[in-house]
Amino acid sequence: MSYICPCAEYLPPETSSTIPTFNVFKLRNFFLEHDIEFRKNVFEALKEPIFHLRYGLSLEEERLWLKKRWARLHELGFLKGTLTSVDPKIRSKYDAFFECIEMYDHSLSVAMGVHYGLFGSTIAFLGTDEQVREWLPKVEDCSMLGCFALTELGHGSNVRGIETQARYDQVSQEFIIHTPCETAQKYWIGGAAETAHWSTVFAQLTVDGINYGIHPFLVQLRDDNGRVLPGITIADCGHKMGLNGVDNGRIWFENVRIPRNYMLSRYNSVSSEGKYSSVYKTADERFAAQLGALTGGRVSIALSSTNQSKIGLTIAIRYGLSRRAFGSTSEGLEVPILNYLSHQLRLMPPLAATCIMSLCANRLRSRYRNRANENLKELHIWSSGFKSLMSWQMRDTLQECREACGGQGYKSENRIGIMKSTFDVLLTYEGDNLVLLQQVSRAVLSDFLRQLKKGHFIGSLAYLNSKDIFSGTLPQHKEGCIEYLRTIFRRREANALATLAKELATREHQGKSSFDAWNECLDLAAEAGRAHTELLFVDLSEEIISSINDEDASIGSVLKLCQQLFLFHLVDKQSVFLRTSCLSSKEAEYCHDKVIELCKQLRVVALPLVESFGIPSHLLGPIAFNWIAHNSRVRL
Ligand SMILES: Cc1cc2nc3c(=O)[nH]c(=O)nc-3n(C[C@H](O)[C@H](O)[C@H](O)COP(=O)(O)OP(=O)(O)OC[C@H]3O[C@@H](n4cnc5c(N)ncnc54)[C@H](O)[C@@H]3O)c2cc1C
Repeated sequence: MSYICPCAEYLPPETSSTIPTFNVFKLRNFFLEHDIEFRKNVFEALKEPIFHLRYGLSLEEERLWLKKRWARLHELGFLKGTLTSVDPKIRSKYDAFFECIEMYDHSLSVAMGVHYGLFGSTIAFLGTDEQVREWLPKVEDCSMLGCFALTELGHGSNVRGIETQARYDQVSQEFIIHTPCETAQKYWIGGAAETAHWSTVFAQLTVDGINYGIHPFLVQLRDDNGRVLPGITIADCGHKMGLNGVDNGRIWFENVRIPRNYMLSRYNSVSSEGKYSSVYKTADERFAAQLGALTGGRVSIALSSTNQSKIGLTIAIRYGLSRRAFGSTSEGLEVPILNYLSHQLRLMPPLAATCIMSLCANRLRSRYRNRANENLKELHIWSSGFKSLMSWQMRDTLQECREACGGQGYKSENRIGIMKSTFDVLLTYEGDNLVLLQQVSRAVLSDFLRQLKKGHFIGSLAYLNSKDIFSGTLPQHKEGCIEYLRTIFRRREANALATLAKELATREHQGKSSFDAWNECLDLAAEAGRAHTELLFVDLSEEIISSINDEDASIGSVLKLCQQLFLFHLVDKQSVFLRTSCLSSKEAEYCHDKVIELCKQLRVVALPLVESFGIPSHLLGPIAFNWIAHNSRVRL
């Protein structure tokens, strides 16, 4: 008698999961932090037919849909007051809105983010009170659609090198904005190709033949009918690997004249007589202040990266619990693929990393909201390090999620593949990740050297006052205790900074310029930036988890589990810990075994954990639900 295989039926993920050991809704609020009801309203609006996700559109169609959707969101008034109000409760809705929209469609959030976030923030941060009063309400009500023109064909990461000129003409009391050569054309400018009528333009300011460095100007690009103004040439950047709803453009200026009060002059100004003044003493300080708007962008990218990972993980984990392959369970069914250790090793470490990074990104956001002059350097270190490591984590997470869903992961409607290509740009814009990590290590190294000279370390480097930081036995690892892992991560940063300092000094003694010395040590510089940021994750996550009330102990326990898996996995996957003797090979083996043990533990709560992310079902792909019914012949 031949064996007939019974048809596989769909069993929801819940069938392969146990009852949650913690309150999913409480954890959700813990992750989201604010504007819970408001977010629900935004997600609800995204159920309208106009927002139904569509795939395989032409570039023109993508842009058309984007415009319609932006107009609808504007009509719904979610962003009303978020730019112009001084009430922090209204302003916080801005972040919540963009977090929701970004989960829905990256093109839409980028197009709107360039206008409100980059164009609007530049005016808000760098404009005088009068300029802000005049222009910001028009940004908020979209009567003045704008873009942000910093990058040029010849200079992206090296912002100081941009070549666009802004020369003050005292006779007419105007600035003359000019593109002197092809490499000075503004490039990649979101919204420039079709949408924006205005732009904040960064250019080298010259007054009376003296160059004062980069300054921001407001320039009108198009008239009320959308026609490009004389002296300005605009071209489209063309089709991209993602984000095709956004009309990125290139801009050339041919001696375009703008009034004197179109220079954004909160910190630096040129009087009608052509006298330059600045509140900053040095050119370096001036430069850093001009680029302040980019810090907010990095904070958003850090948050967004964890949110996109949450979507990918929710889809892949739900699918992993309902997709069965090979073997047989006690009920005679095939085994859910998430029960395979290899699948757990693929998805549980990113799940743990995403939970911990999400908590750290929330902390970064509150630091940013409460920023003061004294903590701007720290904010730069945090935002640059977090943006880099969180967006890289997102890239790796989405890749694992895509593969974990097999062929279904490759289908556009299941979202992960599309997200991979559209969010990839987070690694590049608002600062290339590797370049940003160099900035982290430069800033931390300068603190390290200064404090070393004084013979006493403070702040995040205070642990270096302990004599046995470079050696000695590691504390015994106790379940859930951070000290073992914290010592390993501190040792690793201490080694990285000491080695970088030593190698730079050796090269400078050999007569090499500091530029050459630094470039010969870029492997160490990237490592020091990573080491510092990962140690920040250790300390911040511990601070957050240990402050959870006793009544929420079950939430504390699940986050503790995530923290341990995240950190053990970081040690396990990076050879630097072993190479620089932060631990012995026996201890490295212990860390590897812990990863396996913790993955199995996290598998048990994986479903409630992704439920706590609160991603609405209409933003998950069909494979997160009954994928058999979805693909049924009756639906053809
Ligand atoms: C889709 C998209 C939208 C954008 N939107 C805008 C916008 O609206 N407005 C705007 O002004 N800009 C925008 N940008 C530009 C973006 O900010 C830049 O692309 C980014 O800053 C990187 O600059 P670059 O492309 O010139 O790369 P480059 O600076 O040329 O970098 C290329 C490579 O060189 C490496 N590198 C560079 N310098 C160093 C160094 N010192 N040491 C070691 N390695 C180095 C980098 O790591 C990178 O891998 C956008 C870009 C894209 C792709």
